[in-house]
Amino acid sequence: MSASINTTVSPNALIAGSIACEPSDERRAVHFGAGNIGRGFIGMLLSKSGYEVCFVARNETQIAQFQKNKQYTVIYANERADSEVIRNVTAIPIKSGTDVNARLLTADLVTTAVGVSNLPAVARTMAAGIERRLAAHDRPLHIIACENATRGSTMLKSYIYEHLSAAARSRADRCLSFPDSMIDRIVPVQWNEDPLAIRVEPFCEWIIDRSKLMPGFRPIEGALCVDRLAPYAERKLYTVNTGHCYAAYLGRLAGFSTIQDTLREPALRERIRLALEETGGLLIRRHGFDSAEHARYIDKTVERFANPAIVDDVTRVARSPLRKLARSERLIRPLMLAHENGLQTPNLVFAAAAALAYADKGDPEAVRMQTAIQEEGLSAFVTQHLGIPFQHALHGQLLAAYRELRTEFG
Ligand SMILES: NC(=O)c1ccc[n+]([C@@H]2O[C@H](COP(=O)([O-])OP(=O)(O)OC[C@H]3O[C@@H](n4cnc5c(N)ncnc54)[C@H](O)[C@@H]3O)[C@@H](O)[C@H]2O)c1
Ligand SMILES: O=P(O)(O)OC[C@@H](O)[C@@H](O)[C@H](O)[C@H](O)CO
Repeated sequence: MSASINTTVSPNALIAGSIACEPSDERRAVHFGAGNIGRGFIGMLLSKSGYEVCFVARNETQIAQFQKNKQYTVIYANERADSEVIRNVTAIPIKSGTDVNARLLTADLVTTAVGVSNLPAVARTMAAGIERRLAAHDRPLHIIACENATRGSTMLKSYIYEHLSAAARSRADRCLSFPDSMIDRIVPVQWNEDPLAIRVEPFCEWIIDRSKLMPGFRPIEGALCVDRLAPYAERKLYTVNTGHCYAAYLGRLAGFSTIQDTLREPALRERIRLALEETGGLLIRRHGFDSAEHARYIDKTVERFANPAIVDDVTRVARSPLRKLARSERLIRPLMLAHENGLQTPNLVFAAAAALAYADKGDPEAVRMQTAIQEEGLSAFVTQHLGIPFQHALHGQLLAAYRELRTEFG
């Protein structure tokens, strides 16, 4: 692994390293999920790369608007509020199996941005169309999950395969490919007069596993294809997402309702930075990143969280705490890895403890977590859900940090 990786992917640059294809013919993309990232990032880059983009969506107002206008506006959260019109887009409802099947029959690329927990449901719908497609022809099809999860496309593949016949599975092995990818752009929940308009931070990164690309893949403007995805994926998850959720959980404890207000508090900002220095130590050890470059990556990440042109609710960034506290995720995985490597992580322990303290009646996972902690006790919850046994050094550290937070914030 090179000690240096590209940290700034320009959304306007056609990135070298993608597999070449004929640039003139239009390609068809089907994107599941017309939410914040679907419209604010994936649909936008696909359209700009010469794909006709068909969103498979649930919101009927949005679908009608897409079908009527065939375009929407992306506004950048910068001083000038620059904007771009994204053209050649439409939408169909996910509940219309006939429409979804017809789109999947002719698609060159399928993407998702629906949330990891919705992938099984989306896979069931996709599988019906893919079964028909594979019976009709064997043109190559790339399927890329654009979710906050390591190996999201691989996960989606296994969900889809559960619904395919044996014959279709064997054909799928030959002509479908599921490149894993990592995406990064902060797109808050928002209410705009125009139901399709979307406001996004200017920064973005989309990194795709090149080893899974088949010949003929249309390069995606602004996406970088790499031979080894793991360093990029871990760097993002254990910096951007670890720091982001710590900001949300700390912010909630301190009584703030947005990430930006939380970051305005110097003491809280410093605690977030310290946790990122700890994950940084781990990332540098695991992937050989240049330490000065990684320090700049942390600085930039914290600045992105604080962007005054964005209002990002704590509830969005904190959402689904059970998912975020899973062993493979942004808090517990770096904690465990750091521990195995003999690295001290007092601040990261506080980040996980702050997640355990998160309560929100509007978030079903937060409600389930608080009910379980109340009924079983924190120690049992840490053992069972986080998979950290009583004897493990981190178990006691987490309980102690949780008590300290409770005392500090009441
Ligand atoms: N918003 C961000 O800043 C951001 C950044 C990077 C990654 N992500 C990831 O992108 C994914 C999407 O996040 P988001 O913020 O856009 O969420 P969102 O809630 O704005 O969008 C998700 C969309 O998926 C749709 N959806 C859910 N289940 C569906 C189904 N069964 N069929 C059709 N549509 C369905 C929802 O209706 C919604 O429009 C998540 O995995 C998230 O972690 C988000
Ligand atoms: O989408 P989640 O719930 O996994 O995480 C919430 C935010 O941290 C996340 O959406 C970030 O804004 C995003 O990952 C930035 O690229």
